[in-house]
Amino acid sequence: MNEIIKLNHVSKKFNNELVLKDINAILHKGEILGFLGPSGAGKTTTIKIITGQLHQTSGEACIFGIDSKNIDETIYEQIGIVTDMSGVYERLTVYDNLRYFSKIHGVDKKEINILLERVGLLEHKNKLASKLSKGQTQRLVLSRAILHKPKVLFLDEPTSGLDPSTALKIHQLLLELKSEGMAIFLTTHNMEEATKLCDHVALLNDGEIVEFGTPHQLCLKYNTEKKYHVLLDDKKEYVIHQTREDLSQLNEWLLENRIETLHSCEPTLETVFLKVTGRGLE
Ligand SMILES: Nc1ncnc2c1ncn2[C@@H]1O[C@H](COP(=O)(O)OP(=O)(O)OP(=O)(O)O)[C@@H](O)[C@H]1O
Repeated sequence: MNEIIKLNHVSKKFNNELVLKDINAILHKGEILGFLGPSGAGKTTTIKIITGQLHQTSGEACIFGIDSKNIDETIYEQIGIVTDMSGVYERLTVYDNLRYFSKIHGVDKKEINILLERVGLLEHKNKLASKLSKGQTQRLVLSRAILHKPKVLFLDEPTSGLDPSTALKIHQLLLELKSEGMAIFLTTHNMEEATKLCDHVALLNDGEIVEFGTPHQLCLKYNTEKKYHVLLDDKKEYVIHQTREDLSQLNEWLLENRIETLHSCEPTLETVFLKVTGRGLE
């Protein structure tokens, strides 16, 4: 079955406050779906509804074709969840943390070293979890969530607060997992991360999906100005707008072979979010 998650007109109220408004989204096998939005937009609430930890006020949320309100704990064999750094036993080593979960999930212990190698923690396997850095802990939490090879992985801000090189390692791993067929539901504030990883993104603002599409589609949709950035052979830089004057200047430079680099300046996902909502992400 290709459809892993389906949200159909999902709304959620907490004490009469509507925090999710008519949410629709689908996640297929081998795809990464990003829910992007500022703090309080409703990202974690959405994960909790899909995984049956909370119930929606109206609408329907399904996982593997089953209504999330009706799932039981057997579903946890097929899903992995990383919502924070919890769930690590600080007094156990890295290896023993995973050994513990391998027993629960009936995973062959040979898989542990393979996974540790993959996430770059093999050299730290005998370290106590309490002695790990933040990035290493994050990778241990992620390892625990994928040890049993779930069909879908929920990631709430997987790289927040990590240094760029650890974040890059996590990105590479997520893209590998996707290419192996895992579906990934990702929440993030980080628009660059979303652009790089996600097949589709939902821009969430105050509990509402204000835009949905591929990152590329959304950037093109809001590329209203159609500007170009030009670097000339004398190292001078110019921004070319869609005016007759600018375009004929560009044409002249092209004919004179004076252009060193030429880039279109379509907006980033961050600029799109700003345009759509009138607010930033932090
Ligand atoms: N158990 C709860 N009771 C009452 N209100 C809640 C509860 N859980 C979340 N909320 C409210 O619902 C809204 C959405 O919260 P949610 O945690 O889903 O946001 P988020 O997008 O995940 O934010 P962050 O990026 O900070 O994690 C917020 O206004 C929050 O205060």
